[in-house]
Amino acid sequence: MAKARVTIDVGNDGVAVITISNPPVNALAVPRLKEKFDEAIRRNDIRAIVLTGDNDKFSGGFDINVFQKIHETGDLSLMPDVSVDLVVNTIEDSKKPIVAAAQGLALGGGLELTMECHARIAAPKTQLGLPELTLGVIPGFGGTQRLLSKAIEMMLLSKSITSEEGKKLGLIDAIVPPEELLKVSRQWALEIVERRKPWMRALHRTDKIGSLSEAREIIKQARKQAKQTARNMPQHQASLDVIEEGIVHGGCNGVLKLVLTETAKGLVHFFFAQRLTSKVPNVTDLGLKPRPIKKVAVIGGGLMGSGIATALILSDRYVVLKEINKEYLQKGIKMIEANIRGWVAKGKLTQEKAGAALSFLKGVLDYSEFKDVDMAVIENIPLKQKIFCDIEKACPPHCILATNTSTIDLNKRHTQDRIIGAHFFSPAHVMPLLEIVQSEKTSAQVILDLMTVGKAIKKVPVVVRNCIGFACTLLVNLGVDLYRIDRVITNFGLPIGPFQLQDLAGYGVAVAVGPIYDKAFGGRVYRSPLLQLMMKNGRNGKNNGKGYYIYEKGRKPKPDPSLLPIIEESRGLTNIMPGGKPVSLTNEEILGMILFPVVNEACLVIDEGVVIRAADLDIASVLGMSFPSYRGGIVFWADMVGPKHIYESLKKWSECTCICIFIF
Ligand SMILES: C[C@H](O)CC(=O)SCCNC(=O)CCNC(=O)[C@H](O)C(C)(C)COP(=O)(O)OP(=O)(O)OC[C@H]1O[C@@H](n2cnc3c(N)ncnc32)[C@H](O)[C@@H]1OP(=O)(O)O
Repeated sequence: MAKARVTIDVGNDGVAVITISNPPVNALAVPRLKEKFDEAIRRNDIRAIVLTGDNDKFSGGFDINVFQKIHETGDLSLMPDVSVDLVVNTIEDSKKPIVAAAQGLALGGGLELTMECHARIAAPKTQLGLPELTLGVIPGFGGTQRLLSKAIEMMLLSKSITSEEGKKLGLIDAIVPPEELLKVSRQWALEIVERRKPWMRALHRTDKIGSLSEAREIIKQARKQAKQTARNMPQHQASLDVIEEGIVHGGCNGVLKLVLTETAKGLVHFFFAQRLTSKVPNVTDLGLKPRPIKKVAVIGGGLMGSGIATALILSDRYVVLKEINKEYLQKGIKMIEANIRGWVAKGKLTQEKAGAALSFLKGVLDYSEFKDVDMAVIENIPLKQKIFCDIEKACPPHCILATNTSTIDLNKRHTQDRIIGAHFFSPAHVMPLLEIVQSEKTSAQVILDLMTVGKAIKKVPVVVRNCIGFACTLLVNLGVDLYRIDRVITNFGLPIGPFQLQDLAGYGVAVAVGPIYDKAFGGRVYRSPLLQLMMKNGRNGKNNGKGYYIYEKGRKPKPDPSLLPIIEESRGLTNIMPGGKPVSLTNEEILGMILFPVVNEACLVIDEGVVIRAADLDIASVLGMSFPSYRGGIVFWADMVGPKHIYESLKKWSECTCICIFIF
């Protein structure tokens, strides 16, 4: 890594400024960090030290590329020369005071480095965080023991705080404007030398948590919570072990012992796959500049349209919401207001920001407001073809025409280069995935513009070619208990099983997309009568409290024993149980029968060039299907399971059941 370097610059005041420089985020695979500290501590002309980062950033933490290399080679000796022994003992126990001057970001090992210093000065809005768990590892520089009880929350939730919040918590000593950061930090360091400011060694502070029993209680609660929320993630419990060890026995015991786990492999892959989505050949490599998208028309104020409008106004875009009559318009606006109120209730938005967001919204019944919009998004509504003709006339020539659907064929319907698919996932203001569906004619500029606006509204845009959506799977007609299927899937790490998901979505969606999937997947689709039977029996999922589960207010969904006759009828009609008897399957086989067909479809999608790269499907599966990120995404997981095993299993099952994909 030739570009990584550490410099030392000694001023007339006797303060040495050590600068970490490793673009783009000053990651900590920097050679000679310890040597520079040793030099500064040894030299007689140096009285104090300031540690900072180049290019307005302190550090994004340990170099994640190194984790990736270790995963590829299995060689742990690739870990560079930045370790607890080198950094902690050198910095924290230094005979000369060391002050961290942080701006931009101080994440992971970067934040931990600042904690080892004897004081911390930060620029406003510096991002402080311990995101290690999102990579399957734990903080490794002993920072957890230094970060008071706040560390537990920051670590387990991988939630960043600003330097302003850090100041309130006592993590930051002073906040100063960026242009004064170095000046104040040098001064501070000298004042420590002159005993005019305290010389604090964070590890030896006693005020970081209350009594030992209080600390143990905090950790106990955190363990309980992590057990529920992060069942398959060993790094959560491991990070708590490390904190406990540090608090109870003192010192620091943070080591990167989890680097080689499957979880870390999946999460590191996910990290890079997510960054790769912003590199689209023939789009992002052409030197184009994104155009500003300030005003957007949303046509259709249903569930999707109102969700999209919410996401846009929350990111300060003017939205013109168009409906066909007053009643529908009112409904749409009410939904948007409810979305915003929901965010306020959850503490994600202040009242003030909610008011500001709503001021960006205007409801309309005609096209007169469309003359200066930069983008028009059409919800999945009837008469789309006619609406396209209307808005082509009403919108200015530069306006992007986007349609939110997975089922419209852009190639067949339109040829203009400014038409594009913007496939949001419901609820659109919450779900992070934005599939950008390009047609053969969509221009690179339009794709880039939509990618940029997608990022601005906090989505992860993934560019795909024109294709029709995925299906879920079902094994019930073969005799498998449907609640067991849901359990297998949730134990694997998806938030809910396929049946509970159907209950939540309502059965209308599944019925509506059935024929579209039939057409798209041809012989690979299996149609079960179960859903129709459910509806015939007055069940419509969570909506009417009766689905595969029983829904009662304030209670967890309960399995419904009265479902059995419906299931029996469905099994009777399909008659696919071998010898009329339920099949006997292990949980692993159930999982495979549900997920391997999805892997199969993923391979076809890659083969047909619908996605640019396999890793994009990993991102889409995690952000759109809620596939667990710690398994790296559907394709990465399949590679771990082994293509041979998947192929042989699919072959065996298709020979005995003729089933590839189940649709219900
Ligand atoms: C011992 C320690 O306790 C262990 C650790 O420190 S583990 C590392 C902990 N740090 C992290 O998890 C930070 C991860 N990074 C991030 O969250 C975000 O990248 C960020 C907030 C720093 C910047 O976000 P953003 O401005 O949106 O830019 P983003 O596109 O994500 O990243 C910019 C580039 O920096 C790279 N990058 C970011 N953090 C990196 C890191 N820690 N190591 C190596 N590369 C990193 C990205 O891969 C990307 O590279 P690319 O341009 O070649 O694709």
